[in-house]
Amino acid sequence: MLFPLAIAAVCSLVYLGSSTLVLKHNNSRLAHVRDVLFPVLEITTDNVGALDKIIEQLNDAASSGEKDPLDAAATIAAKVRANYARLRGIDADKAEEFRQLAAEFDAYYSAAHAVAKEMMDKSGAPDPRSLQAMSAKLDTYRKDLLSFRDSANSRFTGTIGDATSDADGAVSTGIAIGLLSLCLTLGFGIAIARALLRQLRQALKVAQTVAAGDLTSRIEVTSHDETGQLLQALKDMNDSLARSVDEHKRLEALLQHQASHDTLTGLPNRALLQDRLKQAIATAVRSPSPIWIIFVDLDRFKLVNDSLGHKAGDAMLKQVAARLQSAVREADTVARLGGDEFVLVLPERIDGSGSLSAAVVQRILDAVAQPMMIEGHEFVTTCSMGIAVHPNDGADGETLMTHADIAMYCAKEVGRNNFRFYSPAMDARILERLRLEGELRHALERDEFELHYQPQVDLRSGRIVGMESLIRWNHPELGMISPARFITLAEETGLIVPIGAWVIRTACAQNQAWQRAGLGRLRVAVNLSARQFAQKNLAEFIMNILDETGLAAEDLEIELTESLVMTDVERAVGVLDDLKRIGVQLSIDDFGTGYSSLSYLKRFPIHVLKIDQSFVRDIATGADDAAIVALIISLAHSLKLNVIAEGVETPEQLAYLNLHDCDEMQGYFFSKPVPAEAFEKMLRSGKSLSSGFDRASA
Ligand SMILES: Nc1nc2c(ncn2[C@@H]2O[C@H](COP(=O)(O)O[C@H]3[C@@H](O)[C@H](n4cnc5c(=O)[nH]c(N)nc54)O[C@@H]3COP(=O)(O)O)[C@@H](O)[C@H]2O)c(=O)[nH]1
Repeated sequence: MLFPLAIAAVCSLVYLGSSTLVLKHNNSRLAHVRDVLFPVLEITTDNVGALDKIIEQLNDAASSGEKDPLDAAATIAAKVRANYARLRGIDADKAEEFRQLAAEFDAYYSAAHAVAKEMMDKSGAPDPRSLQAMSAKLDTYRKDLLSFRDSANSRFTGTIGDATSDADGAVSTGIAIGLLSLCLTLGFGIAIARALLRQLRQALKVAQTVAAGDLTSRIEVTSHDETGQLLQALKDMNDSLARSVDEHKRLEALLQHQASHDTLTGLPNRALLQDRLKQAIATAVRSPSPIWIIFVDLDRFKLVNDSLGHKAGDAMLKQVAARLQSAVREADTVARLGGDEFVLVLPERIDGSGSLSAAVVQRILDAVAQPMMIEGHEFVTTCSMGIAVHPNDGADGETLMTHADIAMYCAKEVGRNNFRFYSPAMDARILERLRLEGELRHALERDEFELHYQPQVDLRSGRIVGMESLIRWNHPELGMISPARFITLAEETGLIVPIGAWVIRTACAQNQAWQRAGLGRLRVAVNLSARQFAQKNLAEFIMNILDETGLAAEDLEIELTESLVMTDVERAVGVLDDLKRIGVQLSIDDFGTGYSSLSYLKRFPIHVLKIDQSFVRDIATGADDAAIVALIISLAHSLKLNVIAEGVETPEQLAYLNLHDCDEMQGYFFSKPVPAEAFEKMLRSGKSLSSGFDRASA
């Protein structure tokens, strides 16, 4: 922008400089004209006039003889002399070129002066011939003087002409320089203006593109002037806008992901699940094929969360999420509803490949049940699953989810690590469950619970050495309700803690009462639920009950299921150590159904191993179960554990257990669980195995 102005300024300076020089030069010339040439011309002209007069007077005198030519000559000679003096007075420096002329004039004057003097020196009348001769001589001088004047005149004119033409030249040069600078200024100005316009247009285009929301344009900054700075600012603005738009998009995508995904596991959340389910149903309607909706709920997860803390609980949920995903196909949906609830949507492929079957569900169960490491500890968790199948179990997502949920509850009721397909009959069970849940909350305060006792008999002596206390709910309308129907509910609602405390207190008090009544030393076993096991200061709590009831610690046996202790082995070992320290007996219930590896048994400070009734049931007929039972007995003995066989119903089963040196038995063969009064009678009657069974004869 400043460039054309700079050029114009330089041109003007050049023009001013050169004009000043020309003017200065002309000034000195004109001064020369004024000071030298003009006086010379004036003097010369004056002298020529004087000579003309002398010549005229001489000629008059020669022709008439009346006038005195000398007087005239003298007068005129005086004038010539004065002019000569003037001429010589001209500054010699300034009139260098006139020196010669002055010298010549000097010579003419001398000649004229000599003639006049010669004439004045003569006396008498002038000789006309000499006067004429003198006149002729002077005429010659006059002519010379005229030529001198012409020469001076031509110099005068030449100098004035030179000055004029130089001044004209200066004006022309000025005009030329002016025009040139104008052209240059205009040229550069136009070029710069065009470049400026081009850049401004680019800036405008970019601004319009940016305004239209497109931030991808490439802005090239080629200069550092104002437009360059404008473009750079635009580029910076564009880049910054692009960055903030990118950031905005990233945050938007994140928000969208967060809105549709579970933050902990990264799985789709309920909203996305509903969407996927809707899509799957729409596809299935077009090309009929079943969809399985599987409701998954972790068994005893609340216990893990409560006892180990939310960090461990979260770690477990993440691992379960990953396992569920790896157990199904990529096209299937695995979503988390919240807490420990997951939902799987498995559409059957139209091509028939990977058709859905119970084996698929079993694979998911197995995947979840694999041991997992959390914070350096090994855990085992299982899940219960309910399955609803589209279109049979519902036409829309909501109904299918509700039915899968109901089926899941039923799976939990029949035992954990299990699955159930939905059937309409389940609805009634769920209603009953809801009713029971409401009433269970008041059962304790209404004193509706009672304990039944099932004898545990020593196989060597045949005598009752202990009993397992088993809770019953004496419902005012429904009658006696089995714990199988409400223990899970009590666990899920947390009511198991106060109910379990009542069981321990009642069992200890009863045992102590029988012992005080002289019915002999007895051991009473109580089942401990997962929630109770997770209670802080469990050992202290039990110790207080023992103090309260006065029962010796070794007369109380705490039964823990295998899956309960295997959920968190490290913690279980710690709690069992505490319990052992206070002196109570510890037994592993349902042994063989869970995940106990034999090596774990060594780590648990237990006293008793209870063989699950599912093995005992078939020992007389099934070779495998018989072998397992024999192995468990042998193993337990090698670990110095007492072995109790549960669910003994037949003499054959009893015979087999005797044969393999089992320590104690419990089962309908000897007695079902009975109320306290009936059990007391049994004790008082001295009922024993030997009265109906001879070990030696088995
Ligand atoms: N946390 C608590 N759990 C408890 C408590 N009381 C009972 N339970 C658990 O409920 C489950 C069902 O118990 P129940 O209906 O009492 O069944 C027990 C016995 O009646 C039954 N049994 C005993 N002998 C036989 C037999 O010969 N055959 C046969 N079919 N069943 C028999 O077994 C159940 C005892 O099982 P276990 O506890 O594993 O020894 C049950 O899981 C109870 O544990 C409680 O107070 N707290």
